[in-house]
Amino acid sequence: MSGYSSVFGKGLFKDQVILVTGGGTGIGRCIAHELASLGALVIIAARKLDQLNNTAKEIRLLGGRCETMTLNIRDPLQAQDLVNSLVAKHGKLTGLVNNAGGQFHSPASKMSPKGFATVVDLNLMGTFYLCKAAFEGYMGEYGGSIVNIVAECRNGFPGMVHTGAARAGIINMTKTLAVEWGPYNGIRINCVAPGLILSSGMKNYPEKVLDGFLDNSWLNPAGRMGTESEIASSVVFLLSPAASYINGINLPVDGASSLSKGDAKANSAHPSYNPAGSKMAPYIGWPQQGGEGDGGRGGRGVLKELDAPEPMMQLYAKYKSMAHKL
Ligand SMILES: CCCCCCC/C=C/C(=O)SCCNC(=O)CCNC(=O)[C@H](O)C(C)(C)COP(=O)(O)OP(=O)(O)OC[C@H]1O[C@@H](n2cnc3c(N)ncnc32)[C@H](O)[C@@H]1OP(=O)(O)O
Ligand SMILES: NC(=O)C1=CN([C@@H]2O[C@H](COP(=O)(O)OP(=O)(O)OC[C@H]3O[C@@H](n4cnc5c(N)ncnc54)[C@H](OP(=O)(O)O)[C@@H]3O)[C@@H](O)[C@H]2O)C=CC1
Repeated sequence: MSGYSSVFGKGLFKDQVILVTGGGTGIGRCIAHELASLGALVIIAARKLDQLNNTAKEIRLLGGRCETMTLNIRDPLQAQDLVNSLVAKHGKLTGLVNNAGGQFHSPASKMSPKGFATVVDLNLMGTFYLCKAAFEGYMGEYGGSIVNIVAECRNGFPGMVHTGAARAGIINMTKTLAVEWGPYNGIRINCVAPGLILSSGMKNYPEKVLDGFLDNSWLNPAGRMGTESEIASSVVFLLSPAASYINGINLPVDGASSLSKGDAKANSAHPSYNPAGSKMAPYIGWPQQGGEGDGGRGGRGVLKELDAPEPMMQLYAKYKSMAHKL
């Protein structure tokens, strides 16, 4: 059992086999750690085997169970083959987390049709292929739970029109599948919509875009970005029996950025307004290790908690110093 400190009880997923796409890096890696810490056999799948193997090794060193498989979610046959072979090997697939995905930053006016289609293909089609493969390969007969990671896109997605359209498509597809597949032995399918999260995914963006993320993060009513652990814990909840009557929802995990009108000073007339940001501590589940000194960078032989651009590492060190300790 992995040393990751989940807010949920150990053994919660001890009989479960859960597939996490994109589980070698960032949010997916954190989800894999947390599920393994709760007893699941976690299968992580993506294109780059070296990243997957590193994460699987970390999980095993912490006492968890993790296997790796290569997968390009844009290929429906690969999705089918992967599900069929893991069910043949382990006898079941009780959970699926569609986390793999991404996009690039571009104004809509400069985006080529191919660029738009590529991101829709990756996120919307890729998620559909995996859902369908899981349904046909196991869950249609035996039930199961699916969580689709989307992105906070309630008010559109300026700068990323392709991903906004794709994620909105996933949210709607999720509602349909909840209704169509609920009767098949109680399949549940839900979405988690992250706001801006300190994750390895940030390495994909040019400095100018990152500066925009950093400059605007204070506008979030939480006064900060989110942590990978805060997404992982939401996914765990939705996969767990604690959410057994929740089906077809989209759960924003964004510090209320999707509700905000972008005016963080709107409440500043109140004497308790704190311009330095919320005093509420973030949740970080990584095991206590080697003191707090390196801010999660993985120095001195301890596990690297986050692999993000330096300004985000500095923010993470700050969050870590105020985080809930479990
Ligand atoms: C408060 C709201 C908060 C939300 C904030 C959201 C922050 C989000 C963070 C994250 O999601 S972190 C996860 C980050 N990881 C990624 O995003 C990685 C994603 N990138 C990829 O996987 C790939 O780059 C891709 C986008 C899938 C494209 O890969 P592919 O190899 O299939 O494409 P190409 O053949 O290279 O290109 C196809 C097409 O797309 C155009 N294009 C690709 N990259 C860019 C770019 N950076 N800028 C502009 N256009 C791009 C490319 O030009 C091709 O079109 P044509 O030029 O041929 O017409
Ligand atoms: N960080 C943030 O602020 C936010 C993130 N999200 C979403 O959360 C998810 C995780 O993001 P994050 O951890 O930050 O970023 P990462 O870039 O670290 O994770 C993306 C993962 O997806 C995998 N992946 C990408 N394309 C494919 C493919 N075609 N087939 C299989 N796997 C693929 C990558 O692995 P590999 O390259 O090996 O295939 C990688 O492990 C993404 O869907 C992202 O868009 C949403 C909102 C905000």
